[in-house]
Amino acid sequence: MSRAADRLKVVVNHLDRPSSFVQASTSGQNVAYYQPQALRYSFDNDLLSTEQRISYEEDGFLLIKGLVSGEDIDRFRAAFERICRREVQVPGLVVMRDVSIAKSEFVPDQKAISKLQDFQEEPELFRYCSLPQILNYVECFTGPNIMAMHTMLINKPPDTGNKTSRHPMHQDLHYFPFRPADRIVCSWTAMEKVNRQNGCLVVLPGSHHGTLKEHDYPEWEGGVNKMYHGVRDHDPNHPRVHLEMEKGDTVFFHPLLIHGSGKNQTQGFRKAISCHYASADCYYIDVRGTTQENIGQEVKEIAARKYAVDDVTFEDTWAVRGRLVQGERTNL
Ligand SMILES: CCCC(=O)SCCNC(=O)CCNC(=O)[C@H](O)C(C)(C)COP(=O)(O)OP(=O)(O)OC[C@H]1O[C@@H](n2cnc3c(N)ncnc32)[C@H](O)[C@@H]1OP(=O)(O)O
Ligand SMILES: Nc1ncnc2c1ncn2[C@@H]1O[C@H](COP(=O)(O)OP(=O)(O)OP(=O)(O)O)[C@@H](O)[C@H]1O
Ligand SMILES: O=C(O)CCC(=O)C(=O)O
Ligand SMILES: [Fe+2]
Ligand SMILES: [Mg+2]
Repeated sequence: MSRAADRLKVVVNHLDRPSSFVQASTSGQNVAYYQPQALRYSFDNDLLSTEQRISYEEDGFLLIKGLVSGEDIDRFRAAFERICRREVQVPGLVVMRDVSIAKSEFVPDQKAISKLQDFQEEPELFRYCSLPQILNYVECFTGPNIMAMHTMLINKPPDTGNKTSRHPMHQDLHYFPFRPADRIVCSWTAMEKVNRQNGCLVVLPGSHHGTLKEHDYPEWEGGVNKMYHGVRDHDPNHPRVHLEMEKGDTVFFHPLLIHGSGKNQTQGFRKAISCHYASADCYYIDVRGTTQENIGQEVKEIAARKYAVDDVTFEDTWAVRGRLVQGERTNL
């Protein structure tokens, strides 16, 4: 064994808790990295307790109660309502209506919107992605160079009876042509109480240990929303956990975690705000010939229409939306 490796062993042995990332230094110079197999999903940076790191490792998600203030949530809600009332025009914003009402003519506007995507040009909503208390957690998973890659405000409508308000079980990595998966994390914040009644998140703990599965439109009789692909087959006996949350509670989860949400059986619009972060050191992959080819093709077609151009790559659609929120934009 080399002397550097010997030194590392000593450093590691002296730690009083497990560490996934030990940087050994000899007269200020980095000599090596050591990442024991035991904890590969998070970095040790004094914020997460060992219990929290192990729980993310085992389950693929970590729920932090009360992370975002009620005041901030109210401001996000107000910004959402301004968009619904069409008081502001936001470049790049995607406004999605539930498939069950998308083709009907008489819908009151505020209630017609089921999801906003790509709000990176709306300063008030994008403030969510830069909240210091969120970034502190995100850094545990991505490291210090952080890109906000994908933003959403989900306004899950009361189910119209055909169950289209459900979000099929899926892995978010299906949508992302960048890697490595372990350096990507979603933060999802409840904007009000969410429970099984109004369609909270449902997760399969530990499913992030698997690989990316094949996704496609589920065969639902009542219809499925555009791009709501679901995992083709997942073990129906895998334990499911319904994540019931209070306003401001935030869950961080791994992009391979299988999750979805049930129908909204209340009359209210269940609201959540979320951002997918990735290390700026991640790299793009070519999805041709992989299970992601189908979504890549769909995204390119929509983007070509949206930007009225004929040649957009899947990678381009991500590179133009990504925004640096901490550190340096090294690669993505
Ligand atoms: C980690 C990430 C996980 C995810 O992101 S999962 C969700 C992914 N979803 C998305 O990326 C959002 C996709 N949605 C969109 O891009 C837009 O909402 C969409 C579907 C293109 C509609 O754009 P609009 O500008 O509203 O266009 P439009 O009103 O003229 O409609 C165009 C055609 O699309 C249809 N449509 C609208 N909303 C839909 C829906 N929810 N599901 C299915 N089809 C829908 C609409 O009926 C219309 O069809 P047609 O051309 O009249 O036959
Ligand atoms: N019949 C189904 N086929 C495929 N996926 C389903 C089906 N029912 C529910 N799901 C998915 O499972 C996840 C959670 O479902 P859950 O059972 O919590 O919701 P629900 O069936 O709408 O409501 P509930 O069972 O609470 O009455 C969601 O991702 C949902 O889309
Ligand atoms: O808020 C929800 O219902 C889940 C949304 C989700 O998982 C997604 O859009 O990727
Ligand atoms: Fe998702
Ligand atoms: Mg059910």
